[in-house]
Amino acid sequence: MPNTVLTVEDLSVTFALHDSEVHAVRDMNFTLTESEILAVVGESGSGKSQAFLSIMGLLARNGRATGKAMLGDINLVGMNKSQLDAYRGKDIAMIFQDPMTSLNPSLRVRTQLAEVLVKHRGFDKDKAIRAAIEMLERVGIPEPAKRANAFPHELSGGMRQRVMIAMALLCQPKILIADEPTTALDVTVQAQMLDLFKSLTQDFGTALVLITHDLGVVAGVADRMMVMYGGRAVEKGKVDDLFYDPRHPYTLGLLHSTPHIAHRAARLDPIQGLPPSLEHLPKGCSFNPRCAFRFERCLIERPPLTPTGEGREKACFYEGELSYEKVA
Ligand SMILES: Nc1ncnc2c1ncn2[C@@H]1O[C@H](COP(=O)(O)OP(=O)(O)OP(=O)(O)O)[C@@H](O)[C@H]1O
Repeated sequence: MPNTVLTVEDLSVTFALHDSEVHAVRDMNFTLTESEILAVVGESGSGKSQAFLSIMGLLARNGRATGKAMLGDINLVGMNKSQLDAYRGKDIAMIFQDPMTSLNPSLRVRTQLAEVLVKHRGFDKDKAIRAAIEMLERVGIPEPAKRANAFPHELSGGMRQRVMIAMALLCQPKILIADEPTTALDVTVQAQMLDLFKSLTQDFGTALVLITHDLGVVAGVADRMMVMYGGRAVEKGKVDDLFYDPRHPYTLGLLHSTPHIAHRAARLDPIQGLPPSLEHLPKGCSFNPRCAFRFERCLIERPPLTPTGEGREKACFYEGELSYEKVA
């Protein structure tokens, strides 16, 4: 059995507004094991980023998280900044769509990478620079010693992304959270980055959370998938199971609206309607206004996330066959 590296229990995130509050994430539960890739998917505003920012202690000032994110027997939720500093970077790291959020534009690549090793792993400067160059090579940067001398703006977008990944991996974190890491890259570089993630998780044992709105990114890369809608997980399971036999109408809709994956359907069909405002979620199932399979109960009751066998879970009352034809 692979080791569990993170256990998240009943994680909720709330933001205080002027005279009300918004529940961005509700009751999230999952575990992550060594070398595993978990994809967290859903449209914009579904709570994907805030869930993981809360685990990293990076919520905006008006945000508050409750629940647990257990790293071994340590709960990261509710820790203050100085307590979290002992784990951030070292055990759990997060990278973003824009590498410049992690890189310092005025320092050479090798200086900032080496700094991480000096600070977190106590390396002396020479050893740190050698290790930094090795890591640049490991993440597929050609002529790493030369590139290490560059400033971030002298590198291409894909190259900067690799530097950011190298920086995150230098401390050999148990968990890497990547928030839309390939969204800004062209398709070829995107595919290279996803291959890189896959081989790095195998080689280092790092568990990866891949946050994305694009199911095309998930195919062939992630092991498991959690589909988010209106701040809640609505379907969970192995990627292959969810792709070939989606059991929540929203998952079906996402698959149906993704180029290359929608090949099983007659045509590409976006999901009708818009994602809900978290401040005014519909009564009953949050997805009901957009759902082709809804029936009366869905307008009144919210379906709980329920196991459906083979390690799968869904939050939907509909038990009939879900077909593309019915949606199209
Ligand atoms: N500081 C804040 N104050 C109030 N509400 C916020 C704040 N930050 C985020 N939210 C709310 O949390 C919701 C979920 O945001 P989140 O960033 O997790 O969405 P997402 O699924 O990652 O989408 P995207 O891909 O667009 O980032 C937002 O739609 C917004 O309603």
